[in-house]
Amino acid sequence: MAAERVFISPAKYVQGKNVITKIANYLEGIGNKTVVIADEIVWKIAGHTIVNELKKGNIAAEEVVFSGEASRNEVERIANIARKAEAAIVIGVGGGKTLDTAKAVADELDAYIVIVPTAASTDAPTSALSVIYSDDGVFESYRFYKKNPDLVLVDTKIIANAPPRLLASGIADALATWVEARSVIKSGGKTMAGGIPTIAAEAIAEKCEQTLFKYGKLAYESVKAKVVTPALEAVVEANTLLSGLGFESGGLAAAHAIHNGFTALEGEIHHLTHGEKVAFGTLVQLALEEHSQQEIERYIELYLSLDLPVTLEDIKLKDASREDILKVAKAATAEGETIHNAFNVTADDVADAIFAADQYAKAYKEKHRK
Ligand SMILES: NC(=O)c1ccc[n+]([C@@H]2O[C@H](COP(=O)([O-])OP(=O)(O)OC[C@H]3O[C@@H](n4cnc5c(N)ncnc54)[C@H](O)[C@@H]3O)[C@@H](O)[C@H]2O)c1
Ligand SMILES: [Zn+2]
Repeated sequence: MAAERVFISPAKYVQGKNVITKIANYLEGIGNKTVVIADEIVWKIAGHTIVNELKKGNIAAEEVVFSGEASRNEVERIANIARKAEAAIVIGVGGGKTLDTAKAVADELDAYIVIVPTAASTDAPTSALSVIYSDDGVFESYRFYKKNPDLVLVDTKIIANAPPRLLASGIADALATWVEARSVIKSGGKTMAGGIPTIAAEAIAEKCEQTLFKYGKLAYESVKAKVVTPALEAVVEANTLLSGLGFESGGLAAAHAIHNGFTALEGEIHHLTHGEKVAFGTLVQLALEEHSQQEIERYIELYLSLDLPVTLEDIKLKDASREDILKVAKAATAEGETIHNAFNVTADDVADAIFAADQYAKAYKEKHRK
């Protein structure tokens, strides 16, 4: 029997300037007890505004400070607080780790889930899954849910004022989407939604990449100037909605498996964002595939224009030994990893591709040195 096509998505996605001030309108009739989760920094940036808006709409908010890691312990801690507060609505505000934690808490409570990303740093907002780490930040597992977020509210004014590095990271995460989805489509592999890719997911993932090549750099400059522009709106949608739908229903493959492998290493690499590690992982996937020099350099050029890492040195692994890289490659090819959705490769093949990607980018940098 042919495999089933599966496409999933959030119930509602809203993006624009100052949309968080409308949060109470969107929650009308849904419930009047919420738990709001944000880290210390994000409380100041958006958390308090959201709580004030909820109050105006007669909606109570239990305020929780997220401790920084999307771990099982943190989920349990916050779920207990939310249960005591009898929250019917969980509102996650912040970066990918906060949002992933909020999704897990909502799942524990069977609550309505609102996602408010304060940076376009990942494609976590729309998906029906969380990436769970140990308390020390080592990748543990994907946790899947029965539904996607009920509401995703993306305030582009807030995102325009977030660090440019976070937008660049989101572009890198989104640039992996088409590279990975097309490899899954080609091999007939499975997606995170539990089926084979739909034409819809294919179209969305491809459009995601086109949008990033067209507007990525302009959006990055917009955030440096802290302004909302059509280029920024386009890229925020690509980073968040197109990439989110595209990866989840289009398929993950090598780039994210290699990212997960890198989390197994100790040291400075832990200071890199998810998207930064994914940028290098994407170059590794491209090196595992058959592409022309021109095609690979198209990606390297865009990453460099966004100050993203393209070599092992850039990801703080200049002196990594073959042994270290094999450790990454082994984790990337562990049973159940997404690389198997599209590739029939060994850890040794992946280690070769890591060194190849590094060398391709070094050669490119050398050629373009002024
Ligand atoms: N569930 C999914 O589908 C999915 C998809 C992609 C990534 N992820 C996960 O997302 C996580 C990465 O997320 P991330 O890159 O956003 O990092 P993060 O959540 O670790 O950190 C984001 C940082 O940015 C800060 N921040 C957020 N908004 C800000 C603003 N407006 N101004 C200033 N600072 C701001 C936060 O305080 C925090 O320190 C990883 O754990 C990754 O596995 C999950
Ligand atoms: Zn990602």
